[in-house]
Amino acid sequence: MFVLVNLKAYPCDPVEVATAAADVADDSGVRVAVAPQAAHIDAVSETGVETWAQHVSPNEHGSHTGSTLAEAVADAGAEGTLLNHSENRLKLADIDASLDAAERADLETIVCANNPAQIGAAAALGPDAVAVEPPELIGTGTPVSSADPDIVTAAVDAAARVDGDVDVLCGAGISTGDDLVAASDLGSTGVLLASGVAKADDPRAALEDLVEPLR
Ligand SMILES: O=C(CO)COP(=O)(O)O
Repeated sequence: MFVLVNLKAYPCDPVEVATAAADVADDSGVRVAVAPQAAHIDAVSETGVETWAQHVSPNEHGSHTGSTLAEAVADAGAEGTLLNHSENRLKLADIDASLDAAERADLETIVCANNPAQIGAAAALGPDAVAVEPPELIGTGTPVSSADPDIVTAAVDAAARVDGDVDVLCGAGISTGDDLVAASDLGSTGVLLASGVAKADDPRAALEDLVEPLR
């Protein structure tokens, strides 16, 4: 299972979380990555943790003020990028162009989607993975794997119908090892989570609890 911790714009210490995530990944052998704010990618990748961008813009080098250039996040140490997060939705054409940008910069890609129909459309664009995250469960602490298991299995089916090589993650409300096991049992190959770690009093303990069943 792949555990990707999205720090969003939460007021946590990204280096503290990243250091804990790097240690937990080393100790457990579980693939754990952290997606900080773009401005923190350099510092986070310095900890040795697998580092992801939260977004890259669809544009190339050029006159694009305010963009998040794929090449720049890769230079800063990112190995992959989320696209089309529910909190940063893109037009279909922009997802496609951002995937091209990520490919140019050699970044791995996960396209987020709200439901299985969108998962099918996202998978058709050829990312490495897709992630289903029902927006109404994001940040609630109620795990998608128990609150809406059918959406996960339907997302896995939808992606498989389009492209069997596209991995499917799930996210929203995931915070414990039990949630991770439930997500795996539903056919997902990873989880995308945020508040369970970024807002935890002890992010290291939260990460250790998450990977415990996989040790
Ligand atoms: O949006 C999410 C991860 O990208 C999920 O957020 P929570 O883990 O806070 O529900």
